Amino acid sequence: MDSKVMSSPGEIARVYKELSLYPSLSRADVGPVITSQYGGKYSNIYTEWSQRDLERNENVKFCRQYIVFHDDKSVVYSGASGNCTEIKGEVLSKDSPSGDMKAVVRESSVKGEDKQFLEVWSKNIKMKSINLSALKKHGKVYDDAQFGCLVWSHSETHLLYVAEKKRPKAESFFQTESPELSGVGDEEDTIRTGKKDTVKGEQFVFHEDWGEALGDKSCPVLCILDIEGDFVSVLDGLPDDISPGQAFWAPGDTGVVFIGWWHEPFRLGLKYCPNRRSALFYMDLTGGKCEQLSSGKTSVCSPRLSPDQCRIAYLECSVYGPHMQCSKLCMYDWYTKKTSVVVDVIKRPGKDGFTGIYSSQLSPQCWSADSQRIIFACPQRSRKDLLMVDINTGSINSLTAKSDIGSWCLLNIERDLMVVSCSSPNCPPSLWVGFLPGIDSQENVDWVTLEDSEKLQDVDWQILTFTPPSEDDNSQYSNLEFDALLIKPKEVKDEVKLPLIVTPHGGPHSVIVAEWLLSSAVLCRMGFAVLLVNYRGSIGYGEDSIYSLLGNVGTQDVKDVQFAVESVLKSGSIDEQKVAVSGGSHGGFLACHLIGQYPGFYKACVARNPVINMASMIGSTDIPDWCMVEAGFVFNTDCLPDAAEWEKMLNISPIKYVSQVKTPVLLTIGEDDKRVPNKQGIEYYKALKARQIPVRLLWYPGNNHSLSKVDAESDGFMNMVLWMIQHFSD
Ligand SMILES: CSCC[C@H](NC=O)C(=O)N[C@@H](CO)C(=O)O
Repeated sequence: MDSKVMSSPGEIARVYKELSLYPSLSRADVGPVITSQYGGKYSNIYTEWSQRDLERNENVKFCRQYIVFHDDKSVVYSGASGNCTEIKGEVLSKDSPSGDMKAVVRESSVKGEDKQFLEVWSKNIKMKSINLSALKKHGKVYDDAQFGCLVWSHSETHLLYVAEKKRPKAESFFQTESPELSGVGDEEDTIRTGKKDTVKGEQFVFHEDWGEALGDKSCPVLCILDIEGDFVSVLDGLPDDISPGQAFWAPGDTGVVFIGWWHEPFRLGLKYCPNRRSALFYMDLTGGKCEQLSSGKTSVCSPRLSPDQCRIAYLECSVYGPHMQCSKLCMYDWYTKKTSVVVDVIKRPGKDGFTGIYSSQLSPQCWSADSQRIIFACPQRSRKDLLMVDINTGSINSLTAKSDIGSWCLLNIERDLMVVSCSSPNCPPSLWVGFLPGIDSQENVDWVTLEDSEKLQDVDWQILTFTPPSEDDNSQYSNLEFDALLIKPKEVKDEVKLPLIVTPHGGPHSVIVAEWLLSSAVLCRMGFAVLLVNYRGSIGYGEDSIYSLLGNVGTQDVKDVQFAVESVLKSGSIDEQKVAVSGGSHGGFLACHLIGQYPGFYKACVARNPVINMASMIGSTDIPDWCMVEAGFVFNTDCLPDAAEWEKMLNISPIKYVSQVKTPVLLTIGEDDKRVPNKQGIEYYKALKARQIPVRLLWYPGNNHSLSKVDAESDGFMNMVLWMIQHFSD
């Protein structure tokens, strides 16, 4: 018997609207310990959340604070203090270590012009409001996770942040000047005009940027505000060929430590690509010397200073190769200047079940109070767990493996008080706190809820594990398993068969963990089953799995997805005539491959910014190395692909199978995508149209690769389901 899927656009939009109300957590800060007049100790927890506002077409950011009474080992009482407040205009903010002050970088419009201010608050007074735009020391302050930071010195007298380097104003050769401004002895006027900071002839010079979602980031500089002296300085003395970011104050405030990414011979996209050559640096502010602390042959990120200020922990992986890899956890000893590897790459998970580190960002604080352990959240197969590493032994313990929650995120840890958010496909994000047990303790964490969320009783999920059939085993990387997440409506009558939406993730070295996913929850409410496949090559399964896919994209990943789908169909609960496929980026590459390699199997296909032709994309994407590496070759900045390499890139691309496609295709394209340029979608659109295959292309101006602006995301979702429903009844 056919299931009844919700099909009225009004009703679908109502469900989407209802479920999009659940906010997600983006940040938590733990305040200092305060002793009340009755002797009780408490700390304030500041949290930031984000939520889609469909009416305003914005992702709104709001904060809520909580109070946690504790005895340094366990939570005695906790509760929210006050209601939520929307945050507007704040670019960055940070409380001082003592909690006495707060720094804010704010964007505000003055007489119709956008300006940036750096504010320092103390108690209920805004002590300083420095107009950074008027100072003209640098360009816009960076607020991204890649480079950006706002850090108080330990002494609370200085603030450190990253901004775009000041660029002289460029003007036309024919700009007329008032005589009092023009220079004297104007022989050199073609280069520099008499007006300070204005240059002629540079108006149309191309400036490289850091690629997808970092299009306004080109030359970052480190900036310091001397709070007392009201003085902003831009640090010089850094190597010319690196771009700095992720900075913090060195022990004793003697200088700053930061990551520098090499930008020569040219910049390569950084988003989702922690495999860029980079190193840890120390800029000594007492002697003005810049020292490189890591080898410079690898890629490093997320440096974190221990509470005793003796060590810096950071993540490291190799340069180029797969864009997401299994990382090492490394340690730099500030005093001995020695580097050690605390957790190495895991090629194959062992008996303890630990699959390796697959995070490219540690939480703002990640150390235990005794400076002996590091805590981080990390995908482990199809779940995200909280892991604790003992830095002396390298032993790893999962703090959450036994829980039935799908996914945990460490927002912060301070004096062993952990603030986490967790969710599952049927449970929106909730907020919890818990104390880390002592180093020798066998106790489990006693988690306390600060903000609960209600489970969707009508949605069910499970993780399925697959062993590829022997003919599809990878001889170089044999016996690898993979998983898929199956999310379904809960109460389905025995005789009812569900329509299925198959969704392989992008990357391909990425993973879908069992967390709250708005679109899957809405689809389930509508009456669909959703299959999210973590094919071989996904992260979270050991490094061998990642490497097994290099050179095999378009075959191994395609076969894994098809195998998972056919296995699920064998259960008999799915309507074989109502199977659709959707995916974004490399997931779109797979969706288009599947409809080409299994003609007619899928009744509808929806692809967001899909990779269609790797050979035509290599010259225009921000990450050309991706095309070479995924095709099984080595990338070199000064080498063009040879004819055989170009041929292979074409042969393994979905465009190669376009003549076999029978499935109607909906393409959703971001006009400003730097990763998979929109011409890829157009190339497929034309090829399908020429073959009279139903195709529709939705074009989203002002959107990049993720199509994540509120209207693009919601419109894309509505069009996706309506496209599927329409073609299920063809
Ligand atoms: C040159 S495009 C490569 C595909 C892309 N990989 C990395 O950025 C991709 O699939 N992206 C995923 C996220 O990893 C996406 O969903 O956009």
